[in-house]
Amino acid sequence: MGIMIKDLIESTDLISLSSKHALSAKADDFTLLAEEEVEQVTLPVIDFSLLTTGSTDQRSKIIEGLRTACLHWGFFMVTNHGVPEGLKEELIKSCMNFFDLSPEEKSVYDVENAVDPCILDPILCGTNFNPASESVSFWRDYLRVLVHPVFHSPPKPEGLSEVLSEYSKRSRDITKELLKAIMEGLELEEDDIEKSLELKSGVQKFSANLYPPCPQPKLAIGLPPHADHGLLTLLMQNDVGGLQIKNKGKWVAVNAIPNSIMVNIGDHMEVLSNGKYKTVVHRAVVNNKETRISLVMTNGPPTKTAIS
Ligand SMILES: O=C(O)CCC(=O)C(=O)O
Ligand SMILES: [Fe+2]
Repeated sequence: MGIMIKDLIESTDLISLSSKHALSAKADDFTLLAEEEVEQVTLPVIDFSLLTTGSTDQRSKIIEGLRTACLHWGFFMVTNHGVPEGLKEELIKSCMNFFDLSPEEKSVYDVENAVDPCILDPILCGTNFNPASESVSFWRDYLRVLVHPVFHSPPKPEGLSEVLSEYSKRSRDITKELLKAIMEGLELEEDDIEKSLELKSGVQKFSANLYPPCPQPKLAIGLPPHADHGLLTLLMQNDVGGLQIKNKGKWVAVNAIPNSIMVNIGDHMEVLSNGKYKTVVHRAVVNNKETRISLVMTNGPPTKTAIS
């Protein structure tokens, strides 16, 4: 089993990062965080309830809001989405309980034993931390689960499967409504809308990302810069910030409204919109005080290979 950061912290008295965890000038992909001033921004806010139960006029305004948000940010915050706060809290608690399982229990899903981490293994856990490697590693443990079209879940901890299944359903419905509205804003043909909405058989992957407190947060990164595959990604977090996005060439830190869902455009949506809406590069930074957890649901088109 690769040692997960959480287990490492609990077994040692970690005060400073080893050269393996510290970002160094050798890692040319990354700007040294210590030298960066990152501005806090509030993303455009989309009131989801107006899409589904608002008047025609209200709905049009939200569609226009989505259009502007997708054009200028590729990221927005969804409020009044109907996911009960209690469900989110339960899911956070269950995921925390998963990370609290013993290394032996987690090793069943260890990414290092995976046949093909991209396709074949429906449940994986791991970390970016690699003590054997000379290269830079990152401050994140994760659990990744394929939840649609076939639902999977680790049987332990108790309760995870139920809340994950419930959130998977709800987030699929939200994604569908958002996609419909985004497509309407793009004035796409009915046919294209139908195709993109094939969420019935679409691939939905859930990730829980755990970012334990890091003794030297400026010398580490939680999750390196990347863009998401798929159409739309939905992200909820505990109340600890850390998400940063690249907007007009500059990194900005996202100031989340509590209980909102952050949504971003993925690569597939960029293709579907003929390049009008761009996929967005983002990353997660860490802090030295509090554990952060993010719950991420990616929603992609159907792929035959992933269904097996
Ligand atoms: O934890 C975050 O804020 C970002 C997570 C993320 O980008 C991902 O899992 O793809
Ligand atoms: Fe991401």
